[in-house]
Amino acid sequence: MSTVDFKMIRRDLHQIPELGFQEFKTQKYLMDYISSLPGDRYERKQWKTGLFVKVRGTEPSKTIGFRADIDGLPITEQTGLSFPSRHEGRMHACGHDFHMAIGLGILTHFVHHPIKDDLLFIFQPAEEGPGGAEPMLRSDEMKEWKPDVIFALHIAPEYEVGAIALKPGLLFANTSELFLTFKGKGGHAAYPHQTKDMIVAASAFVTQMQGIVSRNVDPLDSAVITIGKMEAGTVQNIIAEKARLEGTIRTLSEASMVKVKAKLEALIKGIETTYDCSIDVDYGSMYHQVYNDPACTQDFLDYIEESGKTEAIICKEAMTGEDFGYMLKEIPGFMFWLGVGSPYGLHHAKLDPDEKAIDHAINLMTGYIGQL
Ligand SMILES: CC(=O)N[C@@H](CCC[C@H](N)C(=O)O)C(=O)O
Repeated sequence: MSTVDFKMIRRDLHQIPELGFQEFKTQKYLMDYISSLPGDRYERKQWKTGLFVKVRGTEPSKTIGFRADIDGLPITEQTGLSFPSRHEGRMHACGHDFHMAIGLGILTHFVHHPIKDDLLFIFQPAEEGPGGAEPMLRSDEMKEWKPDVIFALHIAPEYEVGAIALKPGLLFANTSELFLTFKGKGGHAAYPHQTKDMIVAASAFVTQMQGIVSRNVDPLDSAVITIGKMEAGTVQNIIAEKARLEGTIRTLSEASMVKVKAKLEALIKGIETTYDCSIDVDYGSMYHQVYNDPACTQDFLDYIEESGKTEAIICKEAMTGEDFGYMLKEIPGFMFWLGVGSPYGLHHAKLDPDEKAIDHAINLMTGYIGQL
């Protein structure tokens, strides 16, 4: 019987957030914890900074998968918690510390109470970027241990603690990162006519870009283009010869992603001509939409209703992205939102999810998986 406090594990992990494919301390923490469990019940394989852990069943006829993402974000924490991030400028502001603690809780339960089937726990790096799910899916380790069904969860600050929200079919959007580099001709602030000002060009791009979604995408088929970072110039009296924009594109349909990119490229050509500059575009990493298998999702909803353990909300699609979508493209399963009741949302420096959700999710998922 496990007496581990998974809230404390979450707190340990909360203090060591690392960016995608740099999760060395996180991986070591996970491995050290797993090594403390009876070694005859599981096998473990390292994959880059992630981990596959197979918990052996008693008479396996299938493998049930659970995926937890493990990376943090480049955010300076402002929660005021007594266990803040010890890594400057890094924070678990998307709940991956919760996801890992819950994954370890489920794993621990089944190491102590094996079921008939095998279980595969996937601790996946780089969900926030550049994406670990797709290469993990293609890895030899995954080929050897590929699950027949797979589940994942994501914390949801907007739902009350313990609520479960999901829907069959499309849950999260298609995503593409967007990196733009503007190059012109810098010069003296007093002689603008002799320069090609990249602050003006980049600003025009950001302003005109706002019309792409509103005038090209069917309002019932949502899309979002967000520029999250703008960088240009050196000092107040020099006209900038370079500007850089970093953003992301989100679309519910794949067709809209193609259309939005075509319109962005047309706008780029126009800005290049108007402002006499060159613009390099790089789409970075792209994630496939999260599409919940309807039959698996219904089975989970039925379980929730019959167990009376919690409330299940049928939610709308969200414009968030998740590279777990690649796993669901090849393996039936689902992702769901886990309510953690925080006034601050995902990717916010003050995000402070309610830790009661941890034991609740472990209890729910061990119960569900145990009866499959
Ligand atoms: C759940 C969540 O917040 N996921 C991230 C995924 C980011 C993908 C990529 N870096 C991008 O920005 O396009 C999200 O921001 O939705």
